[in-house]
Amino acid sequence: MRSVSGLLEMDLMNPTHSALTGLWLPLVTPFRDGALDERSLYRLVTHFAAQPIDGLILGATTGEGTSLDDEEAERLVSITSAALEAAGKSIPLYLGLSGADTRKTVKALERTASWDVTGYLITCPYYTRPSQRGLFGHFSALADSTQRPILIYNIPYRTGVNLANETMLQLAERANIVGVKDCSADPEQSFDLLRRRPADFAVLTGEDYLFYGALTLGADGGITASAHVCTAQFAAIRNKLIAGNQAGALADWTRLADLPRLLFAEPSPGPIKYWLWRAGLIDSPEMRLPMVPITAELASRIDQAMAGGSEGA
Ligand SMILES: O=C(O)C1=N[C@H](C(=O)O)C[C@H](O)C1
Repeated sequence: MRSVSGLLEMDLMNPTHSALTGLWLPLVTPFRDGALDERSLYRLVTHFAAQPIDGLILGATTGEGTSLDDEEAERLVSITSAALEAAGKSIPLYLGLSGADTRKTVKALERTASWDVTGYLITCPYYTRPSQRGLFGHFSALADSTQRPILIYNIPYRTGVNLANETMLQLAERANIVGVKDCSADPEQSFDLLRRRPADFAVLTGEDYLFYGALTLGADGGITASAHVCTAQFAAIRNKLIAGNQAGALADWTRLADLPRLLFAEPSPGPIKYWLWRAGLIDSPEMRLPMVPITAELASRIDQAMAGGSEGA
């Protein structure tokens, strides 16, 4: 059982929340014939447990969290947790939550309090477009409602609202707001945050095509859907940078940089699910409406890349 007080554990181990570094995978959720595909899920987690990942996130954007009902999300967590344990892989497991309303998001935290997760990745409220004061109030209320660590998920192009660095830094003062998945897609905003953040506040980039650039500017790692493919190569780039081998890291990134464009050429996670399906890791590339299968044209580009052709993989 993952401790409900993952935060406490982290504090005891290391006051700089060192668990929030490295390559984190926002896992796809396999579906088959309209249902959660538990067999594929177990196989997938077992596969990635053998890869150099430092954390796993369920039910985020890539995991189609908004398409899952509560029972499915709970099964998703328990199967993943069991597969990780069976594989002997001890890494943090975060659950993605999103909502437009603070009260309902607090209820989601209460409902999931006994689930076997380490912490939460929580988006800014979408659709309602609150002010910075409202965003501060939202995340403060969430932080008050759980002892678990919260990673803020700032993704303005999906939620319609940008959490400004001033607000982020105020929220960073809360003990269990431990970092951000930065999808601001604004290198200037990201760099400003990286320069001003406290040492115990993690910044993980969520922009796959900025992975290398964010690391060179000081990001602690990435939450990177593209790392479903070429996982070891993504991890190696960070390891090389840490070891001071910048030329090696850049050479690796030069080879890999086209992959995120291919995997995001149509709405995610369609292309990634297609790749995983063709690789035999999941039994179906199925998604739930409003997500639809990728086009035949993109499928053929992915087939080519998998065969060792163009586009970086
Ligand atoms: O699922 C996620 O979390 C991710 N979301 C980003 C997105 O919204 O597209 C991309 C990132 O790779 C992972």
